[in-house]
Amino acid sequence: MALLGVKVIELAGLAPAPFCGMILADFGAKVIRVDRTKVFSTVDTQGRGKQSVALNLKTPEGVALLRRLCVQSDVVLEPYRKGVMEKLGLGPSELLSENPRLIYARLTGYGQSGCYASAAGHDINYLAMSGLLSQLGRSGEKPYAPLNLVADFAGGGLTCALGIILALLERTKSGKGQIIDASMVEGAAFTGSFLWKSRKLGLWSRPRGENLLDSGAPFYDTYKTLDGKYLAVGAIETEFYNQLLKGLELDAGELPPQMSFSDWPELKQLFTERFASKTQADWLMIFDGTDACVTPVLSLDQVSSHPHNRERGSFMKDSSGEEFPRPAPVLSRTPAEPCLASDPAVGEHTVEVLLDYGYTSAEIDEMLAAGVVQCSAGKAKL
Ligand SMILES: CCCCCCCCCCCC[C@H](C)C(=O)SCCNC(=O)CCNC(=O)[C@H](O)C(C)(C)COP(=O)(O)OP(=O)(O)OC[C@H]1O[C@@H](n2cnc3c(N)ncnc32)[C@H](O)[C@@H]1OP(=O)(O)O
Repeated sequence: MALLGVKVIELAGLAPAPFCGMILADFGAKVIRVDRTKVFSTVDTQGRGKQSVALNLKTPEGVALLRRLCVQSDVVLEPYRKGVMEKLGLGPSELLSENPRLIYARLTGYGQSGCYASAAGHDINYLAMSGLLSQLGRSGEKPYAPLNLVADFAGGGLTCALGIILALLERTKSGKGQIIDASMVEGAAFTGSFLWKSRKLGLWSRPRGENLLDSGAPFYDTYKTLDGKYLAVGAIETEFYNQLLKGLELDAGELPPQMSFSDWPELKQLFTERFASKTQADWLMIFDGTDACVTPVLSLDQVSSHPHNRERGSFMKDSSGEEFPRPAPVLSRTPAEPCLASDPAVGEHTVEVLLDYGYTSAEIDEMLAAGVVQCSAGKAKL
């Protein structure tokens, strides 16, 4: 795997940083999640392939331990509010002076500077601050956040993982680590660069929900079928649009031009009625093998059994039979090999990791007794 040999210390967070850590683990990094003590479960649903050490950072011994882990690691990933790490004596100046090769990734909503830097927030706030939220939603409706996918995951976890990989690559030349200031506002905006760069084409000049790709265009939307299912239609180019019309048994000569914005509501009504006249399966038969860009809207339970996804092996199952998306992209020689075992319990690997990092059994026992570290049930004693 591409990241074999890379050691990552991930301080436990809510959603974006765990995703970042999971990406690194899927591609081969050894990721140690640092959990709190005295908590018995984690909200990290993306612990795949990680080890967990439960450590009390509110003790000097806990802080010293984390410093020691970081000295022997390549990456530290922290998801806290600005200043939290510095208050603990674990800021970049301390950790990088002890390990100049360390990549210190800080994944926050607003970044390490600016007047919002210390404010609490979540995906929807970062999305709003990125400008993107203003563009999302149907005509006449208020802005709508598409789950927490854009800021938390695309602009946050994934972008931070990109930063870490870039810094690892650069380190092979300079021999030096660096600090990554990953702001979800900026990561989301960057993911949306297309919007800024395509404004001059007039793609977004109409109100929200009335443009080409925001559900304004009749040929780029979802439609309900006779059996209450949905289809996604994305027939933008003229030749593909013509195939869509053919499948719908509509005559282009009798319709307004495809790009006539003012006629879009009327065309949409016509498409809506047509799609509602047959079942999803009927339409899929009609459009199968064409370039009309019509696909079923699959549920999470349906995706893995769709023939296309099944043929590619796009979804996998873990040891408990739970499905998950295969890590993307697929690398030809060194693909990801996601761990199929269950996610780590809080403190499951405390002893194992500390032994790995050079602590003696006696030292570990002492820290366990003092509550500096904690093991999950059944592993409390060496
Ligand atoms: C009913 C509930 C069910 C729950 C189900 C959960 C399902 C998952 C849901 C996921 C939802 C995801 C949502 C939509 C998101 O958008 S997640 C993204 C959130 N934002 C970020 O991550 C941006 C960066 N982080 C932050 O801004 C802040 O961490 C936060 C998210 C606003 C939370 O703020 P807050 O709880 O006050 O924490 P922080 O200021 O960061 O300080 C953390 C404190 O914890 C301490 N800490 C940390 N690790 C340890 C440890 N191992 N041992 C002891 N203490 C520890 C730190 O020292 C710090 O303490 P202090 O400085 O406050 O005294």
